[in-house]
Amino acid sequence: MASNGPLYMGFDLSTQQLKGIVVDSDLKLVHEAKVDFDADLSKYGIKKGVLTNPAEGEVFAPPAMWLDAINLVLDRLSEAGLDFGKVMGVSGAGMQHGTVFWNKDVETLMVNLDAGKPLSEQLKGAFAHDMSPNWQDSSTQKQCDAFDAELGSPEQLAQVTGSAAHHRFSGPQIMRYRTKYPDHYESTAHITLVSSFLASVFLGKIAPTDISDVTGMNLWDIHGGRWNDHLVALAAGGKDKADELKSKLGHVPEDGGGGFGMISNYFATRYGFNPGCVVIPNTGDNPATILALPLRASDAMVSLGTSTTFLMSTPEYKPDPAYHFMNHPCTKGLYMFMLCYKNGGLAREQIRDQINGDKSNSWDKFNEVAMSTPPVSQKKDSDDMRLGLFFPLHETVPNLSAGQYRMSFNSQSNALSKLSNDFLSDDARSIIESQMLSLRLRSQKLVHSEKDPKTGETLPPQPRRVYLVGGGSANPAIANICAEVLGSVEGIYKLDIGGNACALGAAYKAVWGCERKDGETFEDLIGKRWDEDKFVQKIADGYREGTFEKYGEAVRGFEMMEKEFLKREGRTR
Ligand SMILES: Nc1ncnc2c1ncn2[C@@H]1O[C@H](COP(=O)(O)OP(=O)(O)O)[C@@H](O)[C@H]1O
Ligand SMILES: O=C(CO)[C@@H](O)[C@H](O)COP(=O)(O)O
Repeated sequence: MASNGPLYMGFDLSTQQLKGIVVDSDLKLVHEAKVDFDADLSKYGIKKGVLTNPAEGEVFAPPAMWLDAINLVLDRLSEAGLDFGKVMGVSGAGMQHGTVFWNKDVETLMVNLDAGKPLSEQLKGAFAHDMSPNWQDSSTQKQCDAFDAELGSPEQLAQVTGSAAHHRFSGPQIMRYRTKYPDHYESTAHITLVSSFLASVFLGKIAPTDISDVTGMNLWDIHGGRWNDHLVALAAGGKDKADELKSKLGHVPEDGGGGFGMISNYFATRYGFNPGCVVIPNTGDNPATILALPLRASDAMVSLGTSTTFLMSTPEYKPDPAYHFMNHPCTKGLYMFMLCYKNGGLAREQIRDQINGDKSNSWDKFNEVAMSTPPVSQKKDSDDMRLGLFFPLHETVPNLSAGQYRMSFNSQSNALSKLSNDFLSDDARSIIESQMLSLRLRSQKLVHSEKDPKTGETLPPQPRRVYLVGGGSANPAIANICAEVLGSVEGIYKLDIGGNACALGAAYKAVWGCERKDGETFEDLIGKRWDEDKFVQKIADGYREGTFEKYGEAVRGFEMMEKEFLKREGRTR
């Protein structure tokens, strides 16, 4: 559909795909396109978007593949009829925590790009290391222990940086990279996150790090608004090396909407982008997701992508080693609360495939079984509750090894008992319950009591609305079980463009960055242009009296079960 006014573009460079979306000033969708790494770029030998070295717990991806994906997604938008000349702003989102290591030649190579040739061919000499560690990597336990100890405790590290040490965070990853590949570290002139990688390519020079994404590194002092000297020195290998690392990391502007400059000539010439098109700071995929709607303080978003994430925007800063606080990408004084699980979509697919007994990839049987199995597999209230944990990958919260864990819980006696660890079709319901129980357990301090809008009765603490986004938001069984476990006063909602929420949030950020008036916040500008009736859809009722309370008891058993399995691995969290 043609739009006469300016257009804005948002990208989502995630684990398995690069998505591009174009909206107009009224936030209406104009075009969208995507590149699937496994399907379109299999020449890189990746599976589900990544390469692995299981012996060391390493997971990584080649940035050269993402360069090919940028050309391909723009080709697809061009084929779809996008008039690039109308695009006045570009922003993007990158999967969080991944780092890209560039050498000193990068900016010369970027300035001299030939618009007739693909990016990867011309920038292959720009990397100091040809792989980027991925958020699923778990190779940095030793470095995490050092980070947790550096400021005194994991609690103190969380207080300063928003998070305790996590395997995937850039600080521990850079520390390991420096010791595993000293020559590559030496020749690294710039370190970008995946978000600033994307911004750099569009800008044609190294872009600064984003104010929100920088808080996913374990290196940034959130309240001080600067790199933490002790943590940078730890990653760099000594106090005397800290300045050198700071210069590789570059500076971090406070304003998430301040343009970095015009799009590079390469894109103006090759695709016909308007030469006045501004590159707005790119952020992390999770911060971008909360920008896909004007999120209120008690609303929650559950992103059901490769990872499962739970996101809230809040003025309260209550860090804890079990979760993350990050700077809000646009509004100073707001924070993003985040829970993140490695075992999201792929774990659910594994159970789906066991139920199907084939590789049809159909969700029909899984959904049918999930909906016909009673909550926690109880036929009557006095039965034990069936609980499980389903981790094809080593999980972060809790820090448990890969495997499937099952137990039964008696809520009257508070006793956990051993349960056969064999697959049962009940697992379709159990895996969704398990993921939602973990979200409820860990977000309970952030939700408050609200009044039921129909009866006026005060309801137990729960989110006001839950918005589902990401690939799994298309699934009605997940939506229903989410409502049963998490509740929500106004119900469960899905964004019209929910499969692309992250790219959409990035496009809205570009609109805000380019069209805001002096002092106009993201929430004000997007709130005014947001059309609730057109953009969101209610997909399930929320709070269900009786069932919500039953799951409240299950949360108790779930927490005990996690502690029991952690104890068996000699850990407390
Ligand atoms: N109907 C569905 N039911 C459940 N999960 C689904 C459905 N459709 C897609 N998915 C899941 O969505 C995931 C991809 O989501 P997406 O948000 O696009 O991922 P990412 O951004 O991490 O690449 C896949 O792992 C797939 O399991
Ligand atoms: O590690 C995190 C957040 O801390 C992940 O959420 C990644 O950001 C990847 O997200 P998807 O590829 O699943 O969108």
